[in-house]
Amino acid sequence: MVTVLEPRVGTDVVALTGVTKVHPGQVGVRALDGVTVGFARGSFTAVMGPSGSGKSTLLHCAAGLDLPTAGRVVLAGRDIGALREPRLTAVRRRRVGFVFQSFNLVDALSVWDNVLLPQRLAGARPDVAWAREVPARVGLGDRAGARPGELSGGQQQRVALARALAGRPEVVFGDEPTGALDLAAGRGVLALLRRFVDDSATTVVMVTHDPAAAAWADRVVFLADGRLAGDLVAPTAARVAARLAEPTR
Ligand SMILES: Nc1ncnc2c1ncn2[C@@H]1O[C@H](COP(=O)(O)OP(=O)(O)OP(=O)(O)O)[C@@H](O)[C@H]1O
Repeated sequence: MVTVLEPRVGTDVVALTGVTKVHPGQVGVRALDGVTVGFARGSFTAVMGPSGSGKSTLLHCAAGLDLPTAGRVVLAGRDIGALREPRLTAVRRRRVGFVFQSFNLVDALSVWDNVLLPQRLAGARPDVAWAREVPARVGLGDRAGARPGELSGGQQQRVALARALAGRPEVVFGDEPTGALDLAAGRGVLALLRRFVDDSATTVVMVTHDPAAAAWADRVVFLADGRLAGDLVAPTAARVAARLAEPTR
């Protein structure tokens, strides 16, 4: 079933309108080609599609890590194409959390210092009470003094999750956040993302190749050749897998 993908002003935390991206040095290749999609507050969306279909590019443009060649991105109420540095970085640091496949933790710092790092970089006064609570909420309450290298992959991704959530972001972007984890650890991370969406109305947008991971989302958005190729609401792993197996229209 293809549902409406149009951004809804006011309810969408992230809205892309007609976004096209041509990467430098890739003249003639549209990594994204006129993409219009919105992500509602308190929703969990999985982004799927074949390799090279533009998933990471979509995530980077939506998060203000990269600027579109054409089109408009509104992130947390701000038209980010109209922002200049350092305002753009400030919006990203204060409103957005990131979780990557490779954790991207600073090994010389403790769990606690990793969790607080983005806010310190942003020059924000950390909400220490909340920042203390987040490691407990992700099941790391007793490991705050540990170094990332002393933790399992699943635990490291929980640190990355705590770091992403410590600043109370409006939206968390995940680029294959369970891609490097075993099944059980991946499930734990997905359950936490789901809980933050349900309990705190955090918005999550997650790129994944895994139908079972996508089934934790409220909606799956499919990309093909840089264009939207439909979506699936209330996905199950079986329906997602069946959809991926269909020939691209
Ligand atoms: N920084 C970059 N510079 C040049 N070309 C890029 C860059 N990033 C992506 N591309 C190109 O843009 C297109 C889309 O890439 P993108 O990484 O967004 O796809 P993807 O769906 O995330 O792929 P994958 O599943 O393999 O990670 C590809 O043709 C890719 O080669």
